[in-house]
Amino acid sequence: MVVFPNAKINLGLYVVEKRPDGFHNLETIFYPAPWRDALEVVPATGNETTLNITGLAVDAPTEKNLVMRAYKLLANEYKLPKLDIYLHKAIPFGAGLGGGSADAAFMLTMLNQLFELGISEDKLAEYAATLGSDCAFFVYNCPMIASGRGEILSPIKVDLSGYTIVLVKPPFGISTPEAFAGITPKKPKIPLTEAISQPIERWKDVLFNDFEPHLFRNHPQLAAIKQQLYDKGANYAAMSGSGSTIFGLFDKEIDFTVEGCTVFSAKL
Ligand SMILES: C[C@@](CO)(OP(=O)(O)O)[C@H](O)COP(=O)(O)OP(=O)(O)OC[C@H]1O[C@@H](n2ccc(N)nc2=O)[C@H](O)[C@@H]1O
Ligand SMILES: Nc1ncnc2c1ncn2[C@@H]1O[C@H](COP(=O)(O)OP(=O)(O)O)[C@@H](O)[C@H]1O
Repeated sequence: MVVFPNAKINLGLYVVEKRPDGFHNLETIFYPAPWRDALEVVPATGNETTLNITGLAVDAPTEKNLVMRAYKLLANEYKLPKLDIYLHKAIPFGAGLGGGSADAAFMLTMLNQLFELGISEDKLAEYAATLGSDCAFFVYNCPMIASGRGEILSPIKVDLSGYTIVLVKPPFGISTPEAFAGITPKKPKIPLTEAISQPIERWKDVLFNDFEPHLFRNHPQLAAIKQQLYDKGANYAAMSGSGSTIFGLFDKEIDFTVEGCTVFSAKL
């Protein structure tokens, strides 16, 4: 069986407070984006479950790969056969696109379906949340407003169908802990639900990503890319998650390239 885990973007991202467990309470909207990996499982040819990766070289050892961790999480509780897992990695990591979390959530969902485990969607999301803060979102994979660590989710009506999304990944990544290190938590000035209900042209004045100010200071290229997207006519542009990807939303098709960056674009 093969599935195609997709990326996400964040529409607004507020780091509200630091928690005693070291994590931060957030407010954000997760929206699916069509940059995809490919993930396949087949019966194992040997005695052990294996993971074979092509495409981008993931900087995590096999045991720590989120796909393997997802398999082991369910294998600990349900009778699962040994598998050969094939992951073709196309979504950049350290990118704020949640690609690793998407792989893990799609793995949980695929195993549940393939081996008829009968796990409810909400229970799958609970398993996913133990693997990563934004992992539960990918179980539902529809626009969600998120709070807590990012795992408390409610569906929200935001429809960007017909817009062209341009995702620009600079040649460097940003790790999520690095991004949190520069943050002073605070409540959003404009509630997220109020901001998102404005017309998209207003979003640049009401919808913010709290990671942008300090990461743009440390990496001026990020601010430059965002400005280039607006110069090209973006209706809205922002950094996704904790970076380093900058996305633009356009009500027309455009050609966009930046030297040294990987650019992905598609109609939503
Ligand atoms: C903050 C977001 C916003 O979208 O960043 P991106 O990864 O998308 O860029 C995500 O929720 C991230 O989700 P995920 O990448 O799964 O994070 P995790 O592995 O759970 O956490 C990585 C590290 O980030 C910090 N972290 C993460 C989430 C959170 N709510 N508070 C935190 O302080 C912690 O230092 C944690 O050890
Ligand atoms: N299947 C996977 N794909 C991508 N990264 C993975 C995977 N498994 C583990 N990781 C680790 O998770 C880190 C962050 O992954 P990802 O969720 O894609 O990043 P982000 O959302 O911060 O861009 C990577 O740097 C890598 O070390």
